[in-house]
Amino acid sequence: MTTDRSTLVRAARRIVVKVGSSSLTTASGGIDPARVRRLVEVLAAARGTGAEVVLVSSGAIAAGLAPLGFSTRPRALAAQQAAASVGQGLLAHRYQEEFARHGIVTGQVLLTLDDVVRRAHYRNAHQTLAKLLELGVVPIVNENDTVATSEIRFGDNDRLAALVAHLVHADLLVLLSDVDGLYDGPPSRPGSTLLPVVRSEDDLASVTMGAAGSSGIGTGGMTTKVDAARIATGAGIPVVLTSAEQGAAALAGAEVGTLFEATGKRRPTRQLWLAHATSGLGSLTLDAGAVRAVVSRGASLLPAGITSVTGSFVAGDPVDLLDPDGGVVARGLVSFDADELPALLGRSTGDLKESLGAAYEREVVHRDDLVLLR
Ligand SMILES: Nc1ncnc2c1ncn2[C@@H]1O[C@H](COP(=O)(O)OP(=O)(O)O)[C@@H](O)[C@H]1O
Ligand SMILES: N[C@@H](CCC(=O)OP(=O)(O)O)C(=O)O
Repeated sequence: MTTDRSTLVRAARRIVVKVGSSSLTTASGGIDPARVRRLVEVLAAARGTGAEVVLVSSGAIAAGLAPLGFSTRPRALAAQQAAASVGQGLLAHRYQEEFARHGIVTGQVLLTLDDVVRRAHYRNAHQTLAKLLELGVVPIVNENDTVATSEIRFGDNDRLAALVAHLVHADLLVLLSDVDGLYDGPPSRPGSTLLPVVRSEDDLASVTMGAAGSSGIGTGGMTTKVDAARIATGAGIPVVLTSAEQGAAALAGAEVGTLFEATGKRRPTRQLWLAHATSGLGSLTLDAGAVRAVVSRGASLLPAGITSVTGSFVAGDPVDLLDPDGGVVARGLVSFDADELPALLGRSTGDLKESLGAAYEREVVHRDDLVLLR
């Protein structure tokens, strides 16, 4: 069945729009005020139709380069954090002034990975964003780059935007980049053609994805955008990917760029994150009975079914659950530190409660914090 783009976009009452660094800044670093102005005009027009808008904006690091005298994006994390610290303020100020011209108030929301993975933080982020929208504010979201270290980073705003779309129960995610859609190969390669619609994973089988564009400003390239589209569509949210120049047309429902049709249904955000955006910091090998319990019966993982532990992690970290042959069957948030587990393996919860106390009766990975990967 062909989706009527115009109907789909016009019906979307809550829209998350993500814009990449390369669409906001000059190649030499620094915000391009004219591009910010055009983007804000497009978003204000969408608001004018009654839609609520959440903007996920990259560009903090790029915006901080010129003021710090950096000619290119630094590789060192500390320098990136410093650039983000300088650039985020400039970016937020630019947006605030531009939206104010349309009588719209903006609110800055800087998220870290924990804000979508940890239950209490997730609730917080959800409530803040819901309240901002209720008050008619346009939330402007970015990763909190200044405090995020490499272990606890989203690393790219495409996936962050997909998780935010899920967090705010958006009807549509629009990814604006410096390329006008998904091509079957890097657009610089002669003969590459645009895919107007992606309906399922099969449509991606013949696509070759290259790295970020030649500007040296963007980070993820097409891979992170397609990953973001997978996360969002798998959670029931359609995605339009196009260029910032075509943003107005895309939000008016024109057939521009690439539409990724929704494939799945809404799932808990932590499960989306576990499945798509993180990797295990360690692994737990399960015996055959525990694999059956977790995979077929949807049970929590108890100490009795674990035969070995590797890696260095603390309670709350993601770990991979392996079958006896080493294949990954699931990923989950573990509720013990790595060094606590060896003493518990193979023992029943009753035995652990009796010898170590009631705190040791708990599951190693609770079923709500677990996602199957096959
Ligand atoms: N198959 C493809 N289709 C479209 N663009 C691609 C493809 N493979 C690689 N790219 C590149 O991805 C770039 C967009 O990624 P990136 O620079 O990270 O953008 P942004 O800053 O918007 O996040 C495009 O400029 C394009 O050159
Ligand atoms: N959070 C970073 C952006 C990271 C990122 O994903 O950048 P991009 O590929 O341009 O969307 C920043 O504001 O500089």
